[in-house]
Amino acid sequence: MSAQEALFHSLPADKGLYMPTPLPELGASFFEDIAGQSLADIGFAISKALFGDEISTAELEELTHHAFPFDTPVVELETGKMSVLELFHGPSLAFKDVGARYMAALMSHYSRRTDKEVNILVATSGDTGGAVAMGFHNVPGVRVSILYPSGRVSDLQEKQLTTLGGNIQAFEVDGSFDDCQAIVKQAFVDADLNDALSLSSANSINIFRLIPQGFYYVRAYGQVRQYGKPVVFSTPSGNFGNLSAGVMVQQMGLPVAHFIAATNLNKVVPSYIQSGTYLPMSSVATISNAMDVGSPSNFVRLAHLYGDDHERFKANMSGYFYDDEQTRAGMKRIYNQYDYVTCPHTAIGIMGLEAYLSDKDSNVMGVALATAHPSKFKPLVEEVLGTEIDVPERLAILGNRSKQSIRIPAEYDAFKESLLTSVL
Ligand SMILES: N[C@@H](CCOP(=O)(O)O)C(=O)O
Repeated sequence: MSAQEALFHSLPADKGLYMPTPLPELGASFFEDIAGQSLADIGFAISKALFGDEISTAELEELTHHAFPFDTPVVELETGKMSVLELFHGPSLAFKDVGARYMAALMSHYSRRTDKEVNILVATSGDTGGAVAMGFHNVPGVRVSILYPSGRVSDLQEKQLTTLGGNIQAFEVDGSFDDCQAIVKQAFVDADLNDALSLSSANSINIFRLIPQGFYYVRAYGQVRQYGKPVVFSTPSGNFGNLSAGVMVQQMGLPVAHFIAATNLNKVVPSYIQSGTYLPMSSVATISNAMDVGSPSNFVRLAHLYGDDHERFKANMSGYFYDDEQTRAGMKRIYNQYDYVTCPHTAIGIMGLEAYLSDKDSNVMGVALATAHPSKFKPLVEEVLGTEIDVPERLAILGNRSKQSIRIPAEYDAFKESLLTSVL
């Protein structure tokens, strides 16, 4: 199918996930050539290689530049050894802005040619919701419904996804993120609902939410290659879209030596790497809530990328996991040792990287992905560090806005009825 169809369909009827076929082998020299460019130019070059025959060069260039007016800078913690890739300089202060803004730009491009309204469904454990709300707010022809687990996202995350109004509405679900994700997936295979509404997803099950997340690995590579060392990425993970995106660009030719899957106690992938058995679980609530995913959607993509071969998987990726006590201790130590303030997710990424450097290979350039700005978790960060932190203006102003959400039980029928009532 075309890129446009995969973008709007999001989830195939057989409940699988779309992948670019074949994944183009662009080679290391392609990536060496573009890695020093801006995020927007890198995004343009990769998009053109993937589906440049479907959109004119000028339009593709315009939409990638519209999507990425911000950068994803690398900040060094230890020169030539360890750094963080700051992915929180977009509007919602989380890495999800990259995927959400690219998808919104691409959908606007295609939606201009049709008068049918697209209904985007999205499940969030914290960060996707805010990024999608901001990325799609006021995009003509698009309505967004966000499902989030009641009481299991931070206050500011909740404000981001419940206060915009207009074409954005939030469903507060009495359940876990996995319940929200299951409801969304069921909606995509519900024939009646799909007859009534044109549904699309902005979660990483949508391949076009995930492809742009590969762009910042390339941008990071361009910022650390001067050390001439093999590059290793440590990615804090929940639904595993971020790691799948990294492995995809690696297989397209980006020189990456190894990946680290860093998780909280929702550790199904680190456990799989160790044992070879994949056992999804009920998610556990933690202080790194955006990673509270017990049945990660993208595990099948990762397994597929490694040819469903556990040995290949294990050779390319190591796994580490941390409980809340270790996460708190890590946030505090990272602050004292490097004078760097992290959110709990980023701390887990840095701890995973440190563990890899000491256990397995210290002669590499390690890059931990900093997935969210610490101020999204202000009360927790201030309590753990014992100091006040700054909140960027665009987040601080949300504090006074009042939340608007539709509260539902974690049941598909309740969601369906409520969605149809609110949309039709
Ligand atoms: N960690 C996510 C959960 C949804 O993941 P996605 O990458 O599939 O959108 C969140 O913060 O909502």
